Amino acid sequence: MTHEPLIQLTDISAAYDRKQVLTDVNLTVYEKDFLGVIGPNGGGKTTLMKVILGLLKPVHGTIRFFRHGKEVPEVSIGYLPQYNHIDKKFPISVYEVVLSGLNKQKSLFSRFTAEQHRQVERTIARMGLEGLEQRAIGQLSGGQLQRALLGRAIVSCPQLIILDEPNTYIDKRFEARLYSLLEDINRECAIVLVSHDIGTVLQNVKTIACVNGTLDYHPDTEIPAEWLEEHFGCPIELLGHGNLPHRVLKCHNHSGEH
Ligand SMILES: Nc1ncnc2c1ncn2[C@@H]1O[C@H](COP(=O)(O)OP(=O)(O)OP(=O)(O)O)[C@@H](O)[C@H]1O
Repeated sequence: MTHEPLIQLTDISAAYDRKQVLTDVNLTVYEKDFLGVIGPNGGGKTTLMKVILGLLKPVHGTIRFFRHGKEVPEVSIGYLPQYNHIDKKFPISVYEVVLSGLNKQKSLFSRFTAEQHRQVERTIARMGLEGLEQRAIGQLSGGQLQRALLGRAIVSCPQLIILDEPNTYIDKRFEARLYSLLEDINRECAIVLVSHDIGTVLQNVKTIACVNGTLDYHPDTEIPAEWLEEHFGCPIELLGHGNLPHRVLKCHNHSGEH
């Protein structure tokens, strides 16, 4: 990670109709950052991602983008949406899903180049989806669909990749591969990973943000349990589990939880 900012959010507040979801959020994502975003259900993690992606206009505050220290109008972002936000009946194949990640790189009426098709093939292989290229997304397992969507997010080598709960359906075998893949990708670009799985997040990321209406930032992953409990708003039990340290939440009684 460098100390050059990539995205800077200042005093961001966001709402749906009149329901305020985020208040006075300040956050800097750095070039080659690997930011883990954790927090209770309904805390506003996905809303924060929508603000960064420009899908939801904040009611207050500014968002600025940078490239090598200079302010720019936007940065390229690859996005893996939450699984339950996907229309699985949409008639599109694995190949087309991954290829659609390159749409922004071609003009409206031009064709994809041979090199772009090779890029799609390489990405499909990287995702372990060889042989499934022509399969419709409705006929994939949950984990295979998530890998296809991850392929779509990374195929264009964007400056930032936002992954919203990428491992909900991914099996344990691919999960280890997923994190080594992300480590690899992180050499070239910044990653924001939204996850409920605090243990996995803490093992893999460089910086942490806890979102619960407001945002608390931790510049590293040496996080005391007390900090997690205070910002999560509930007690967190730390357990050892084989070689993997696991964090198990003892209770989820957040006021205002949905
Ligand atoms: N399109 C919407 N219209 C109205 N309210 C919404 C909308 N999307 C989200 N909300 C509400 O905003 C709050 C924050 O939701 P958000 O999805 O950002 O939380 P989250 O932290 O990502 O939750 P989860 O961990 O369950 O995915 C919730 O109370 C949710 O019900």
